[in-house]
Parts: sequence; structure tokens; C-alpha cells
Amino acid sequence: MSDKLHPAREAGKFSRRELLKGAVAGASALAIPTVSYAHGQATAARDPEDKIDLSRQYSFYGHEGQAGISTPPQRHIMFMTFDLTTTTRQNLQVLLARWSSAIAQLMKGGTIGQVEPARDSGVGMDTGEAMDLGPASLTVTVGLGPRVFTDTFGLTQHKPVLMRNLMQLPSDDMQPELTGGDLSLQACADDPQVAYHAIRDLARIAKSTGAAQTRWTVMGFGRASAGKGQSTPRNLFGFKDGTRNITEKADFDKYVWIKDGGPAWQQNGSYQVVRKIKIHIESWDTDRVSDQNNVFGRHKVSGAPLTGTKEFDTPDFKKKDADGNLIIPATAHISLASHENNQGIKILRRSYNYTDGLNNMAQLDAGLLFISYQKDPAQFEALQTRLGSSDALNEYISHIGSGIFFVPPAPKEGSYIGAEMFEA
Ligand SMILES: C=CC1=C(C)c2cc3[nH]c(cc4nc(cc5[nH]c(cc1n2)c(C)c5CCC(=O)O)C(CCC(=O)O)=C4C)c(C)c3C=C
Ligand SMILES: [Fe+2]
Repeated sequence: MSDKLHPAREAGKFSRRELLKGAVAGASALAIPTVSYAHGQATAARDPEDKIDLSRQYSFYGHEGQAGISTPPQRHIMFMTFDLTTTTRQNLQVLLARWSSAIAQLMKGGTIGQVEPARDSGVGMDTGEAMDLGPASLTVTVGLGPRVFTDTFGLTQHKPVLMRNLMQLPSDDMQPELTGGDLSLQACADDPQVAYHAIRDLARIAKSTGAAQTRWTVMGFGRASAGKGQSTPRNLFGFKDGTRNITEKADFDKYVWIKDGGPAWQQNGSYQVVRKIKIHIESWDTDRVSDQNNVFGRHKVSGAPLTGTKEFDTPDFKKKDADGNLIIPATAHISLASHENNQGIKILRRSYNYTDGLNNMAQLDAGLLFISYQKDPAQFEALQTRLGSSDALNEYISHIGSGIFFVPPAPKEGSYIGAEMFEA
């Protein structure tokens, strides 16, 4: 297309009516229906309980598991991993203690120290950009990576039984600078600046103690999974995501929280698996919607399984059409990931959309920060082994980042994350 402006536009002469006419013509050229939907799909009205209340706050202490796991997903995330730069057990202990008390303050909507010190020579303890924004449902969830539980820190005997690096998986296309980490911080809030501020100031603490330095990070938006009582959000593919997520306590106890085996301090802990998954967005956007529906096994607008009409209809993975073909293809994402087809395995998904702007080809660079919680990393590995080899979605995604962390239970008031490891 020529860079030269249309003479009328150059003279600023397009009327509003002409512009609108152009937009509708563009829509029909792309075969986008502007009014009616096929399949009678109307979008569900928002759940009236699913409201943002920026004064809402959660406590850091005294939950079953840490906040930020069963907490209904907030709208934004800032996720960061850290490399330990210390080799002393005491520095690690101090960092976890200082992080814990700072997080407790931040989750109340407070600052973590003076923003404007009285002395002229003073450097602020808190950087200040979240002042007056409210707690905004902030949760900060702390994870411990495999290297924490080594002889370097005298913590080998405290290693959670199932803690290990994830196995190599068929979908892996990892960028080393987006993998691993010795510690993770997952900050979620209904205001992006509140989440950003929390991570920024916790990273400052890490640096000032000399114990850890930043490794990789993702800032995400538009929660791509639903919690109890929330309407199902959409991912960047435009599909409802989280319809069949874990929401009931019985399922949390069965699939998410560690309830048996291991020492008392690990009970109600969980394993956090994080994957940065790039979406080949521009190629997806040229695909027919009927094909997109087959990729997921659901209808794009309503979220209903291809064998049903409403979002929460149970998919029938065996149902065939008149020609004897499965209605939900065997390679559809939900067919390969469902508990019905995976010996009953379930995981809690708590993902977010992300964007990294444009890539060096000037294409949209975006994806899904997939986060799952499970009592055994093998739950994730089993599902991803199947998805990675046969999922129709693989044409449109690449797994480029990865991490695994043990998330200890929430500390008791006045204590800190992982305190029991240092006492024994
Ligand atoms: C290994 C686990 C999974 C990865 C990785 C994963 C990636 C991924 N998923 C979507 C979008 C959707 N996933 C949906 C369902 C779904 N996905 C997983 C697991 C992984 N997904 C499970 C266990 C399920 C539930 C399956 C079922 O029981 O039916 C859906 C459908 C709606 C829903 O139930 O949530 C969508 C949409 C993307 C975009 C993605 C990677 C980019
Ligand atoms: Fe999925």
C-alpha cells in the first residue's frame, strides 16, 4: 500500500458517515458478520458478583495454602523469577523473612517503608507508585525453585518429595533466558500498577540483601481462567478459558494441596508450573472460525462444547456425526486435556494473557502465561505430554519459557515463608 495519503484525507475531508461506511465495507470484505451469530450463540451476561472492588484485600497469613492460588483470579499479573546470588543459608533466610513482612504490608494496601525520607540524603524504602491505589485484591505468592533445596544452603533434607526439574516435553522450544529460577513471585491485582509496584519493591529488597537477582518476568492482563463465582474470561484466541477449571474445595484437596506425605510444614503447599506460551497470533487470525472451533473442541462465542449448546454442557468425547466422525475431534485441545481422557487427572489453571509488543518482523508478539498448581508436577507432565504431541493447537503456539516451584503454605501471623526449614 502506498504511503501517500488519499487526497481527501490529506485535506482532512472524510466525513464521519464515509468513515463508518468504509469500516462496514471492510468488515464484509473480511466476511465478518456484523450483527447475527451462527449457532444462536449469545454471549453470557457478566456475573453480577464478578465485580472489581479496589478496596478489597486479602491476608498474607493464615490461609490453608498461600493466597493467589485458590483466590479468585484478579485482572492483572506481574510474574518474576530470581536467581540466588548468595551461597549462605542465612542470607536466603533473611530474604524470605523480609519478603514475607513486606508482602503482608503490600497486601493491606500499605507501603513498605518511607516514600519520602526526612533526611535529605535518604533513599525511599518504598518507591511510592502504588500510594492511593488501594489494596486492589493484591496477592503475592512465593515459590521456591529446585536449587533452594541443595547442600549450598544446607536444605537438602527439606526438599519436597516430588520436587525436581520438569522433564523434557514434546512441545518444548525453550529460550534459556525465559527458563528456570530459584525463587518465583506471582503478584496478582485488579490494578496493574499495584502488581507492578509489589514486584518492583520486592526485587529491590532482593538486591539490597545481596541474596538474589532478577531472572525473567512476564506482565499479564485479562485473567485467562475463571475462579468460583466469576464469569469465564477469554484468552487472546478469543475463546472462553477456564470453563472446566477447579473451583470446589473437594477438588482443591484432591488435586492441588499437598495433604499427605512429607513433613508437616509442607502440608497445604503446592507445585507451581509456569510456561510462557507464545501465540502465532497473525496466523490464527487468518484461520476459519469453524477450524478454530475444532482446534479447541468448543464454540468460540458461547464456549459450548461442539457436542452441546451451552457453555457448561458436559462434552461428549465419543459422540459421532452422521458420517461416523467424532464431533469433538480426537486432536481437539479439550479432548486431549480432559480428565475423562487422562485417568481422572486435573490441575488448577491460573493463567494470564501477555503481550511483548511487536517482534522483529513487526508482528504482534503475544501469548499466554500459563500457570498451573498441582500436588504433583507429574499431573502437568502427563497432560502436556499428550498435548505436546497431538494437540491441534500446536500449530499456533510455542512453549518458550518454563519454571517449576514449590509453594509452601501460608505462614502463621508473625512468621515467614519456609521458616520451618531453617529451624530444624
Ligand atoms: C498441560 C496443561 C495445559 C496447557 C499447557 C494448556 C494450554 C492452553 N490452553 C488454552 C486454552 C484452553 N484450554 C482449555 C481447557 C483445558 N486446558 C487444559 C490444560 C492445558 N492447557 C485443561 C486441563 C483443560 C480442561 C479440559 C476439559 O476438562 O475439558 C480451554 C477450554 C475451556 C476450559 O475448560 O477452560 C481453552 C479455551 C490455551 C490458549 C493454551 C496455551 C496457549
Ligand atoms: Fe488449555
